[in-house]
Amino acid sequence: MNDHKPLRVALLGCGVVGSAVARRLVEHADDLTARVGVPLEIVGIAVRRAGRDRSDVPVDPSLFTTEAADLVTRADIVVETVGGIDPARELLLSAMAHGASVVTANKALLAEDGPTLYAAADAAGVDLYYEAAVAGAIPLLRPIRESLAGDDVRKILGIVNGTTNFVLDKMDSTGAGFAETVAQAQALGYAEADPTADVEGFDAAAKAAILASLAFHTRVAGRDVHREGITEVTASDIAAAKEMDCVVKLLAIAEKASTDDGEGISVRVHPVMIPRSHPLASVRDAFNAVFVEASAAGQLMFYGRGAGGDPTASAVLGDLVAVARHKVNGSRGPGESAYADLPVLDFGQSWTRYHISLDVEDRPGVLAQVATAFASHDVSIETVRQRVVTDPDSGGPRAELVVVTHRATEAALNATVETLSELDSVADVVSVMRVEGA
Ligand SMILES: NC(=O)C1=CN([C@@H]2O[C@H](COP(=O)(O)OP(=O)(O)OC[C@H]3O[C@@H](n4cnc5c(N)ncnc54)[C@H](O)[C@@H]3O)[C@@H](O)[C@H]2O)C=CC1
Ligand SMILES: N[C@@H](CC=O)C(=O)O
Ligand code: NA
Repeated sequence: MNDHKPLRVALLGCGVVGSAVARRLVEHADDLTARVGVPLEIVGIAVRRAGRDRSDVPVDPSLFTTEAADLVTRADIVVETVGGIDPARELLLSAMAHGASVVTANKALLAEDGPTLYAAADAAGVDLYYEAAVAGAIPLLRPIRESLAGDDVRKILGIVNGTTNFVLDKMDSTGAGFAETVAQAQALGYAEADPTADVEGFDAAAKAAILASLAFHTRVAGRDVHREGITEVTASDIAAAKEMDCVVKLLAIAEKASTDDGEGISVRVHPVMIPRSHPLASVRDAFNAVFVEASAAGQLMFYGRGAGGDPTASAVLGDLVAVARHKVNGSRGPGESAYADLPVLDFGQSWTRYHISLDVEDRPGVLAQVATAFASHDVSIETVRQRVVTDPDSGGPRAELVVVTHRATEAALNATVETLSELDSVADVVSVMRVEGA
């Protein structure tokens, strides 16, 4: 490649992330040129609507276009920050077919159809980079994909959604309400265009799928991930966690597990209780943190801003420099690695500890019945706490029982809950929360 010929960069989308990328591309142009070896020239910014005031983005206004399909055919590198599946997918496939390398922040698309994108990148001999798609600014995917390529990753455990961490943190620390904190997260640019993707766990599930695919050299899609969001987390769950000196966090968990049929992987996203002394408990606001455990490296921890325009732009621009360097020297980064092809285990086979709150009668023999229900499904009890309360209807005594178990499978726990619900002495299984990190 001619040393002085600029690389043509097309930006798709100019929202929270896209506008931050454009601004930094312009403001740091000289440094970026020095790092890449040639200038990065913005040849267009695809937007959905023409004519909006975009004076916060310091580029020639004639660069804004609504013709994304045309723009991607005349670029060396396409940076996608539109989000969603289509038209992002068609645009990126077309970009690659026309020889452009791609940088994207779009976890939803990668978790939906990553293999198609990888195949297109291979066919065209171009790069597909997406560091921003998981845990925003935190360098996480490249360490897993490259630095740990010689190790055996066993487990990933992390807070990968800034919006839900922000909401849970505010509910825990200030007692703020759910809707009000979601609105704040939207205003701060953390939430997805539709915040349901955050609060229902879809965003974290997409990220868990991407992490598991890279870590375990296996194709995992968002739809393979067991997903529960935070909409069912109540103020009393948070209070119960506080009583145990724990906090509630939405975690993405991906781990290798042995079964009778051999090795498989468990990938799941759900709220958990973790002790306040655990490093993940002190992850506040919209920050993310991810533990990676590998057989030789041991435990690694990655921490930083997982959402927001500038932090995400940092990861996008890091990828942009990487793929631009490859264009300059005629090389490519790593493609898809899915050779291990491990089975994704049923959620019922996943294995953790549980905190169960029960509303029971306060009379002799009840504790024994409850203990028998656990034992009948081979779920071992670690602690039991009982508090006598007054029944608001009868004025008589009732008991709140809190049982914490040792590790058991989801299937065994569900069967236990079913048996408990059938006991006359158990008025209600008030809540079941998984416990990690203790
Ligand atoms: N906001 C954040 O903290 C993070 C966002 N991401 C990802 O980055 C991507 C963008 O997110 P945000 O910037 O937050 O969203 P946003 O909603 O602020 O920006 C998306 C922009 O794309 C535009 N757009 C939609 N359809 C278009 C089309 N067909 N052609 C051109 N433009 C179109 C929209 O008008 C909007 O301005 C998403 O994939 C998101 O998941 C990733 C990490 C963090
Ligand atoms: N909506 C996401 C943005 C980053 O991926 C989040 O809240 O983490
Ligand atoms: Na990242």
